[in-house]
Amino acid sequence: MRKVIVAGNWKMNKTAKEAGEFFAEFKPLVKDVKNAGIIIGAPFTALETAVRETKGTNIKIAAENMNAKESGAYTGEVSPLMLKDLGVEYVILGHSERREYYGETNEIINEKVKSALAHDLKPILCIGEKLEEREANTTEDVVKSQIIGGLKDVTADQMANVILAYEPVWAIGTGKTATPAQAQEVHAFIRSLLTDLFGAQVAENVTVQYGGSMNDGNAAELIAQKDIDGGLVGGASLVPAKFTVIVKAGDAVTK
Ligand SMILES: O=C[C@H](O)COP(=O)(O)O
Repeated sequence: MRKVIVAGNWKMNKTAKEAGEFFAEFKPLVKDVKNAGIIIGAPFTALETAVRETKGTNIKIAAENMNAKESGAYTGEVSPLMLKDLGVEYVILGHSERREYYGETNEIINEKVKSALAHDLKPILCIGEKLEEREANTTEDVVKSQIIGGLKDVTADQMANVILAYEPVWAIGTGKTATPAQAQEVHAFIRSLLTDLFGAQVAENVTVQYGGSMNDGNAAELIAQKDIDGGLVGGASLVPAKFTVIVKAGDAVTK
């Protein structure tokens, strides 16, 4: 059995004050959620507030990025030690916006994944093809190289602490969701690749989220697919009521 996890990714949104307001509204809405995991990815400046406001609740907090190094002359960067010190449990790595705008390669992302695991932070590793790659029928090749590259030297045991998020880049922030069948097809491919890499038992237990214009209207149908184990939600995670509908869609499903 694997866990359905619904994660929000606020991206570069919400001040610490706005984060506090979000949690004041969101916590009572999801307090009865038992089965689904709930994670909020918040910007660095809101992490301290997010951790404080969710202490003792069923909500976990993720950073949206980190440097692989522990400390040093890396102006503007944030290390795994700093995130651990704040009480952060998860870190989103390899998001397509990091790959696209900040030049993150599979090698860089792999260093971050290994560092996160070494520091007891759980990575949410994002993968997904661009529109031109889908149109060129290279979706599986792209996803395969992102998984093999991103998870290089990660052990089968460590995979218990890794979440994957399949996010077709053409569906992110565009309102264009992959159809449940399109998404399931890639998720099934990811599961078979994980079986090849880590064995059937590990592959069966890894949470593989879908991301890309998931919202309160389409989440239930997406998460109902056999290999879609929750979501990584951008825009719709900014609004407590909308995000709650998605969390509850995940909570209603057992995998
Ligand atoms: O990490 C989240 C994804 O980029 C999806 O964003 P979106 O839900 O706004 O399309």
